[in-house]
Amino acid sequence: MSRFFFLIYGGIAYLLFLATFLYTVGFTTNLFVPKTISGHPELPWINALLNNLVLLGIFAIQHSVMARKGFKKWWTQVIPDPIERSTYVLFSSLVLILLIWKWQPMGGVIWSLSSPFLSGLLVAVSLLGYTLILASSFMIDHFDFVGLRQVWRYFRNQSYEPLKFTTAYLYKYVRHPLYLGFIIGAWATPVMTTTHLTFAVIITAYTLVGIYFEEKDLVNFHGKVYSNYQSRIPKLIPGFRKKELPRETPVPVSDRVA
Ligand SMILES: C[S@@+](CC[C@H](N)C(=O)[O-])C[C@H]1O[C@@H](n2cnc3c(N)ncnc32)[C@H](O)[C@@H]1O
Repeated sequence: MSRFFFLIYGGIAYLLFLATFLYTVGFTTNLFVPKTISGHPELPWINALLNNLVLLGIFAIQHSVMARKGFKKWWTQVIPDPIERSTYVLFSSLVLILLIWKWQPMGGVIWSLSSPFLSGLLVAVSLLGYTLILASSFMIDHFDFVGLRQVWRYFRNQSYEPLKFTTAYLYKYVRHPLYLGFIIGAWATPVMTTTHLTFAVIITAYTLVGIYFEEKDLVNFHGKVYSNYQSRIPKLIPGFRKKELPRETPVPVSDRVA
């Protein structure tokens, strides 16, 4: 019974994620949806700013806390293992819905392109960023990231197998194509309002901090394989690699003696 219930739960969480993701694309590109990031201001500037910072803070805390190993260890004593990822996906969607719902546009324009061609180009770049997010997720394992692989394997009575490390497709050029997609999607806009800028700056800062912690986990899990990858492949910008000091490489989790 729980197998079937978990599968349905995972499916609902996934559908909600897809709908929220698509709405977010419309929200940030100011296209297709009724509520957009740069609508008409309703609150005094400072109130709107504080409101938006709180919403972005909730988004950042939920994503980073729920993705950490220590939290997962505790959390899986509360909710069953096979639906841990679907629950993360569900909470992430709910937090994003809250952010979009309560977001307060602020007055002020940083740049506004007058050329229809350049405007169209920037919208296309932004949509390309969002496509990059989806495409990169398939290059590792889309269905694992959204929790469907976990509930499906449980349904079929198969135990979970961790994701294999990949350097294929875009991961040959940068270590974080998916996060690069987020940054492109957040910044590429023909009209940069102060409200959009707040969003783009915080999302970029949050992504960079997230990469730092994700890479710590990856080095911890894959050891030398990942630190070699770090030394060969740039983080976010293809062809651009900062000279990094050699790091101490821990023994990978998979090689540790119990
Ligand atoms: C949302 S994905 C983002 C992946 C990557 N940071 C990116 O921006 O393309 C996060 C998950 O991908 C995993 N991951 C990151 N790089 C990976 C790689 N090269 N191969 C396999 N899994 C990876 C992380 O361990 C984490 O569970």
